[in-house]
Amino acid sequence: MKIFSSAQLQKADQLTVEREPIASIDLMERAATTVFQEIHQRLQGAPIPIKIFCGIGNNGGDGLVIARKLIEHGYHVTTYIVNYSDRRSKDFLINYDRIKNVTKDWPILIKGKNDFPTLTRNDFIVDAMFGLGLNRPVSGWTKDLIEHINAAEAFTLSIDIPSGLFSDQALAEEHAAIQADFTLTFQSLKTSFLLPQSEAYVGDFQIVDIGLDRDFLQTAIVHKFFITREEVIKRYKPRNKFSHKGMYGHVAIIGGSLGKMGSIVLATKASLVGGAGLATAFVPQCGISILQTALPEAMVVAVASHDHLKADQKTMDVLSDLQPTTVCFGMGTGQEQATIDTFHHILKNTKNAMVIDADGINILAAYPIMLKDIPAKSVLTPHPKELERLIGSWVDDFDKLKKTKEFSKLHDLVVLIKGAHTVVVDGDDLYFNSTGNPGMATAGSGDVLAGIISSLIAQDYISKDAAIIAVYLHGKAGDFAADKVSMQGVMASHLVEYLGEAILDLFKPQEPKT
Ligand SMILES: NC(=O)C1=CN([C@@H]2O[C@H](COP(=O)(O)OP(=O)(O)OC[C@H]3O[C@@H](n4cnc5c(N)ncnc54)[C@H](OP(=O)(O)O)[C@@H]3O)[C@@H](O)[C@H]2O)[C@@H](O)CC1
Ligand SMILES: Nc1ncnc2c1ncn2[C@@H]1O[C@H](COP(=O)(O)OP(=O)(O)O)[C@@H](O)[C@H]1O
Ligand SMILES: [K+]
Repeated sequence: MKIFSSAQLQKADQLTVEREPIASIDLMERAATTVFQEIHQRLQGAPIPIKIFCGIGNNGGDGLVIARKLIEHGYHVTTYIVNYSDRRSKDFLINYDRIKNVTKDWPILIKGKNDFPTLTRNDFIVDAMFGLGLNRPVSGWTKDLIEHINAAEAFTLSIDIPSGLFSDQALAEEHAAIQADFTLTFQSLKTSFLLPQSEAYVGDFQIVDIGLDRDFLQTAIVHKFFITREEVIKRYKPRNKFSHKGMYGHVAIIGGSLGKMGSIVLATKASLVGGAGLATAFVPQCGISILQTALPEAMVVAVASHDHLKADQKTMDVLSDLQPTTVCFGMGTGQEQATIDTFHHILKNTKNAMVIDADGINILAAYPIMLKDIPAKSVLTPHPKELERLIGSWVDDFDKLKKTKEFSKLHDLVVLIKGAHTVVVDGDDLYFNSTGNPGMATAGSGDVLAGIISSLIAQDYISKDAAIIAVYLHGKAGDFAADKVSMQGVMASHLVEYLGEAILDLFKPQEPKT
């Protein structure tokens, strides 16, 4: 699913008005009515106090339409105009007038701190102060009002975007934005919703289709996408009836050290459950019986040393004779000099795209000279700390995206930014995951992901697609697991256990939205 910038959405608004054609006041009525219907469906006429804060631009205009519709349907509504400027928009003014038709209670004007209403936890607040027209951080008494609303801890619904938050740039910590519990956003997700720095503001969100110009939405070029089920299905390759295991690739998983062999068990198992035809684990000698006992389906090769990875020529010859379709390196290896040398040797002798995880990434960060030896389009799977070691620190989330893109382009690699809404970065293109939950913040969960990505590359998916499908299925497995065992109860093994269910779910009929 495409993620549009605020400039593109403004353009789409304008083209819709011209091409449909529809008067902008009618488009506002249509958009805000859709929001009203969502609210009405949830509240079902409940007699709770609803307080709507409207700005003086078109976001405020939406707020006035919603207020009018709620009043018409018998809700207990108080409408406030947050008069941060006298430059009221045309469509705001029309709706300011129209609300007179349904109530004798004229909206209450807020012009400063003395006008702030008392709010309680029991209020239902609708935030329609600023939308995509926000062009600088909110300051003065308007900022105080935002803080006043947040302090009430009432359920807060934001229209289009929590007021004060930007769509395409970061908000500094000292600035204020509405801490919404829920956001109903028009037509497209806003990038900032998916970034950790917005966590306090966004809450849950839902996109409402307001019928903006289809042609524009389909043809506009974007570089940001949301990885939904449809994005995965369109990339998925079904199996052929007469296929055999030789057609589904051979993954070589190389890693582990004394006390960290579980990481290899998880990654290797995930690669097989993800559909690879064959998997061979290359581990230090201490790992042989662990692997063979835990995972009879995998082949195991022991390297020369006992405790950590130190490959001799013989092991390297075994690796090249096996001709694995893809090599995955790094989980649980540690950073002994012999391991670094082994890794460098592997990089220089591998041509196909690899998957590099955990200590593999730490070694690259410590020895950037090795970056030039990584096969093109290999996938790097850092968590935020590993990413920082690799690309340096960033000023904010948008800067992090920019720096990761530059790194990805410079080295011709696919780079993940793992976390909630894991981002798959392929040059200029960013794919944000839609699945997963905080239950997955648990030991070994990244090892499982690296195994699934390797498995898909081995099955002939291009690296970018392998990463996109893998993060979605990994997150979905985490969601199924959390449903069964609670978020706290999720362990990395569950992600392997529920991976099959995640794959099956791709093709199950989905329940219609209520
Ligand atoms: N167009 C359409 O067809 C549709 C549009 N829709 C809706 O329109 C919304 C966008 O509306 P919008 O462009 O009027 O901007 P909006 O966010 O209401 O506020 C802009 C005002 O704020 C001001 N201002 C900015 N920053 C400020 C600050 N820090 N502190 C103080 N003031 C500040 C700025 O004035 P300035 O001072 O910069 O001159 C201006 O007066 C969009 O999010 C969606 O909800 C839907 O109805 C669908 C159809
Ligand atoms: N809050 C969260 N929401 C969704 N997914 C998460 C969350 N926290 C972690 N994850 C996922 O769990 C995995 C953790 O990876 P990583 O930190 O490398 O784990 P480990 O090193 O223990 O294997 C990543 O795929 C990440 O996206
Ligand atoms: K808003």
